[in-house]
Amino acid sequence: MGFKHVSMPESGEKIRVEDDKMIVGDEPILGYIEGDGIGVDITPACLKVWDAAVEKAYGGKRKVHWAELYLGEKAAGIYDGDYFPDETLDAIKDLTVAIKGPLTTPVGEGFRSLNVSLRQTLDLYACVRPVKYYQGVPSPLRKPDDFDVVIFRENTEDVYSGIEFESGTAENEKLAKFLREEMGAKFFEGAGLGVKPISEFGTKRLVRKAIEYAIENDRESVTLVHKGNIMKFTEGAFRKWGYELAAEEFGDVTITEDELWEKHDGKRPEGKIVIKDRIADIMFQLLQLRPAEFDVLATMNLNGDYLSDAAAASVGGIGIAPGANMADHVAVFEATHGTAPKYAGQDKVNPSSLLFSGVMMFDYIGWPEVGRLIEDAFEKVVVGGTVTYDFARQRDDATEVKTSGFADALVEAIRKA
Ligand SMILES: NC(=O)C1=CN([C@@H]2O[C@H](COP(=O)(O)OP(=O)(O)OC[C@H]3O[C@@H](n4cnc5c(N)ncnc54)[C@H](OP(=O)(O)O)[C@@H]3O)[C@@H](O)[C@H]2O)C=CC1
Ligand SMILES: O=C(O)CCC(=O)C(=O)O
Ligand SMILES: [Mg+2]
Repeated sequence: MGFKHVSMPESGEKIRVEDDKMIVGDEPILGYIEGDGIGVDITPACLKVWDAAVEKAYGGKRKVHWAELYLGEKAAGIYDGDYFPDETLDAIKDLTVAIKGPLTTPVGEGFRSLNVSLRQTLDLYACVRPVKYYQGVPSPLRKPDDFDVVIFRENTEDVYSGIEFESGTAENEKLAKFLREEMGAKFFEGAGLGVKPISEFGTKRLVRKAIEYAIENDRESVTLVHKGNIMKFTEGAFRKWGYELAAEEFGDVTITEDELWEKHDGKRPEGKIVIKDRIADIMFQLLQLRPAEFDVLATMNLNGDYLSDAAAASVGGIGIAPGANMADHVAVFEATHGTAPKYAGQDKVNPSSLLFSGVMMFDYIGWPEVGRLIEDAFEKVVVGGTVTYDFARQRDDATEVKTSGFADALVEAIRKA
């Protein structure tokens, strides 16, 4: 494949997919996108740590060859104002695995989210965001160890998908007239209008991925999170289709919460995954007060966006919570947080959200030793009191270091491991 600005490393081999299986050599080429804002700080820091962990884990037998790809402001500088170049998308499809820093989206005007466009264009339909506690991390919870959930957020539908019509435009007026005159809808004059598509197809493939994850990772429950009491035919339908999918495709390994109480006195039968649901607003309270009751969560795009930041806050904040956007054979790993523009270029913020997204990526390609080394080093360094500003302001006993200083401390801990 000929690229204009992407330079593929001269050595290394692309990850291939054959018969539904991923084939990863000892020297794979992985794509990375630096990202806007604090991307310049966290991405180089993480590359250093990932390389050190690979070197330590495999003593030179395995190595990553990184290919820099461009999206966002850096892409616009290189591709003549194009923030979303086709060849970046082609390269991600070709490599099948990439990791990205955050990308800027203007509020209330300007272009639509590049993150959402990326997810939709590559049909990365599941946003997977694990949230768990690491020793030494400041948490507002009394028992932060209880927190270990994985949020599966539908990534292509919902009000998030950008079907909206600005007040005062001809399209808005046309739709408003149709809704009022033909559908009997009532709303204030001049209201901005958005559409919330939630499909059976989109719901079922997301819930399928969540249940498959629960099976593979020995998890006890999958909770469908929705506001179906109010939005009956979108969020309510998500709940209905979620239960349907569980019964149709995983009836032998799942049990509903109702069945659990009716037939098993609330005691989970060995090997069964409990499928339950909670209304979205109470879920925010439950995750703070009784996190031990939850395991895998499956929800729609907007709920998942809100819930993943709130969950992250319970175990150290979005500076630490990782994520992945996944299709069946393409995955783009990314930090949960945004570009934090006020800190951009200051070498200040916590690189751990992107770092742990990399841990997810190494697990995904079947190199789990890398992730375990990074997690151990992280706990050692943080428990030892070397932290970035976000943890330092919550811990009197810690010393604040820069992003690069934190990465150096991790590299040292990895080399000594
Ligand atoms: N996936 C993506 O690419 C995402 C992109 N965005 C985009 O990012 C831009 C800014 O969005 P905004 O809502 O301000 O959200 P951000 O996540 O960029 O920042 C909000 C606050 O979170 C804290 N924070 C963020 N990252 C870190 C980090 N690495 N370490 C420590 N603390 C951190 C900071 O808190 P404090 O001020 O308390 O120090 C920061 O001010 C927008 O354009 C938005 O669209 C947003 C989310 C995801
Ligand atoms: O695309 C954006 O700018 C924001 C996306 C976001 O908040 C997220 O994916 O968590
Ligand atoms: Mg978000």
